[in-house]
Amino acid sequence: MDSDSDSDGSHISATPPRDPFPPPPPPKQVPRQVPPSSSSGTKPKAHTQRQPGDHSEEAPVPSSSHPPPPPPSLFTENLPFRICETSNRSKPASFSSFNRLTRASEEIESKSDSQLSEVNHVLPQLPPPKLVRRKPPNLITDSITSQPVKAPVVFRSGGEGNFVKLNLNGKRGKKFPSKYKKSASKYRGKRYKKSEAGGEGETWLEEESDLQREEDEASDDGFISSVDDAVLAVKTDASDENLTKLLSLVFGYDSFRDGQLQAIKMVLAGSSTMLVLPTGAGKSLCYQIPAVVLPGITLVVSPLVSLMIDQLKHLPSVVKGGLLSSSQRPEEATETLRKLKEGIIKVLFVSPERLLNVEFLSMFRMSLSVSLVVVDEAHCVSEWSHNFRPSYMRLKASMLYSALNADCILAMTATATTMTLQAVMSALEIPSTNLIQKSQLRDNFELSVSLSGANRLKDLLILMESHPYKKIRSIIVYCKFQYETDMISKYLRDNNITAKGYHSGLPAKDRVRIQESFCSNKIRVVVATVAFGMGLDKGDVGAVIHFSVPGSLEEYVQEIGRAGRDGRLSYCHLFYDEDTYLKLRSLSHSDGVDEYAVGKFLTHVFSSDTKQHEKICSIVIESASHKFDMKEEVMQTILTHLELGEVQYLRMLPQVNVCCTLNFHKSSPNILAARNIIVATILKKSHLKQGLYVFDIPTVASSTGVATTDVLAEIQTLKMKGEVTYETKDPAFCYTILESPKEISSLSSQLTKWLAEVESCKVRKLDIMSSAAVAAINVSNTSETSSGAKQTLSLQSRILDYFNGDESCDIPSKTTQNCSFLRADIKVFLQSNRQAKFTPRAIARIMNGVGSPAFPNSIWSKTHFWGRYMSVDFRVIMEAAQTELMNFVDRNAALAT
Ligand SMILES: Nc1ncnc2c1ncn2[C@@H]1O[C@H](COP(=O)(O)OP(=O)(O)OP(=O)(O)O)[C@@H](O)[C@H]1O
Repeated sequence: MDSDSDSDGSHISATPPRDPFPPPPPPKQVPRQVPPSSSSGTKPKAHTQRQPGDHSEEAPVPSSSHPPPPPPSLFTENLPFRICETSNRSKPASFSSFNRLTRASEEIESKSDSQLSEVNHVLPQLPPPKLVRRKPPNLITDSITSQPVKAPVVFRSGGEGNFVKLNLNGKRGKKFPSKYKKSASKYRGKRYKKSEAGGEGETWLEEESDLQREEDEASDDGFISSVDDAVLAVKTDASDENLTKLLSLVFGYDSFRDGQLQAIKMVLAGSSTMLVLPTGAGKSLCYQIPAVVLPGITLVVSPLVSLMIDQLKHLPSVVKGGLLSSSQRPEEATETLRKLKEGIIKVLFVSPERLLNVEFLSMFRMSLSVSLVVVDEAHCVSEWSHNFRPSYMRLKASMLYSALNADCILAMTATATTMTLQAVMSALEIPSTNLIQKSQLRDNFELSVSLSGANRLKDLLILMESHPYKKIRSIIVYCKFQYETDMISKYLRDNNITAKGYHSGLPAKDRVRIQESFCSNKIRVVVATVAFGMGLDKGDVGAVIHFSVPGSLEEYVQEIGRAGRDGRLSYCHLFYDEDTYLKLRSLSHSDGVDEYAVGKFLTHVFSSDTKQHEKICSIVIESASHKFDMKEEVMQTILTHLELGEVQYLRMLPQVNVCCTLNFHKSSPNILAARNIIVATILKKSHLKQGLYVFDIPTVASSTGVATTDVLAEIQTLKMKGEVTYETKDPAFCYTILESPKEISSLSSQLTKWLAEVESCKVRKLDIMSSAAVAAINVSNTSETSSGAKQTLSLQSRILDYFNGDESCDIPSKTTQNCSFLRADIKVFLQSNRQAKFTPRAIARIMNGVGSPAFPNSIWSKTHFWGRYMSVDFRVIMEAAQTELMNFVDRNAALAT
């Protein structure tokens, strides 16, 4: 089965929040040993296996070694953000429901702060405004300061933005071509169901909708022919006028936003295009309109299942969409494939992993025509982005054109530096002339930063209780670690603010519920890790607060991009604290690997007997991760590189659980084997354990000459017939070797060099983010005038310079470059942990307080050296560790002789 990359998104970032961080133990006051003479470091017990990328047991910064500077309380005197009062809001006079809503909203605004929690409960009950045809703001400008922004609206009532969004085609959801009528009524059905639980406003919407249904159906035919005519007109002449007419008919928007028309025209002309527009600028429309016009399928490659679902929901009714993901039931996938073959589905959302599936690809090659491949979040293609995903490496132009017969590629992103863009465009073979790039930052943010420290929670509360935040209805608070989401949301609730924590560790249904409650304004604040927000198109999020410094300016821009999507002025505040910066910097090294480990891993990868043609090899992820002290993502990156690098050493196959235990129930195994070759091979290749047959799926598949998925499908069929029951375990990377490298050592050195560059790039991104935050703080400290405006300008210019300039410039690190007792401490550490086999990197990680698969924090955080040198540069510790390890080996050798 394909492994789609996500169900939550928290792990797509290369930065720590993808990983759960349970509450760390309270910081121990460890007295500094000067000079070190002995160590009482706990000897490691048997290693426990960590989940890949799991930072869940990271210890806090040892406060005794590096006490944080006392944070100046910016909030007491000089607020770091501009206080902006509400301006008049427009109130359409003629709609009674809207008037009610506005009145209620006014009531809310007149309530005292202490009544706010009550208010939060009242708000969701309000009816939404009556539908008005949307006159969308065209938010995006080339220059971020070139247009005045609309005044903010506080306690935005009724969630107007989201409400309008539900009206799919600008015809108030009422004009559906007859062939789409079924889906349209299905859509209405869904809304009705929701309305039963959703309160007065929702019911009102349905009544309104019901009243208009007859009229709608009567005018459907007219609508279809109008759309058909408009499509035909665009096919004949993709002029501004014809495209705007189509836009208006299908989406109900009067005009295109900056960059949209240009992108659509390029795509319609068959020119592969790189589109860089800010968050919320309307990138989706740039493939949705072509999907209406182009004859073949539009295939959208998206990194997260949640994102796909969201985009599917937002397709206009005239474009039928579908998605294929590993989280679907087989029947659902079969149904989608059927609709695809019958030409019903025009837009198909898939994960990049899907492009591993031979069957899927052959279906495209044989019978389906792909007019457009859309690479959403295209920065994931580049290892120089903040969100590099190995599976995106698969998206090479050569592959998309040859395997999918694609006519044209549209790559879209909101956050890409020049270096990232170059990498993406080169991989997708998009000519430099086909780049459409607008400012990567909207102009409706007021950005502020303050220095914070031990009192960050208090600072957050003070911020939320001050203008303008206290009247903002929808707020997202971003933090880095899962445990923080619970802690902060509880703290806010204790202070009468309706808040919920959200992170990837929550069950999917809870996450959906929280997002829905937030979108329907039942929750005022969501406290989330990076897992929250991608694809979230809630127009009226008025503020985004960063409880901790983000891992990069890209991450910062993505996250603040959840605010102000309705075009109104929105507030984004960042609490900067040095301890978190240092911790994140240490964690940036958790993906790093040594040449020695890469060499060992490569030897393992190519250890199989390659004489057997098309032999399916597998590497069990958990045990390999422990054995090579490498995170799953790193192993996957290396394997993908072996497949897609200059030489194709191997072909990756879908990940499966490789160990299967089978129990026969009805027919005797031999009788089944006589008529089923897969069963016959299973009997041959398995060993019996307590009457059950245990076998390795890739071995059976290779011996039978079929795919691993075929073996799984066969035993699933037998299970349906009541013949067997089975269990599988040990998720593994599967591949076939095409060519063994001549020299493992030169290949591993080349790969390690590349991975080291990726690691440094990640660290540099954090340093750049941190330095932008500190610069903004300094600007406000030196300025007499409005610090909010100064900070906004400072951050804006840093962000734009970063995206448009040379990101490789050197940023001074805030870490210490030397430390007198480091080597002495490492020596003591080695002496007291003689039984363990360390690499310099493993020692540096422990001294920096970062766990790894072979040195999990559950065990190693008990040593009192854990995290002691967090403020010292990782490379400096590695070098010291290297020297001490060599001394240690020499001493031992001398003792032995
Ligand atoms: N021309 C337009 N006029 C008015 N509204 C528009 C226009 N184009 C798109 N929108 C609306 O803008 C909102 C944001 O669009 P969309 O989700 O495509 O943004 P995006 O660029 O993909 O953002 P992100 O990168 O954050 O996902 C949607 O509600 C969409 O309907």
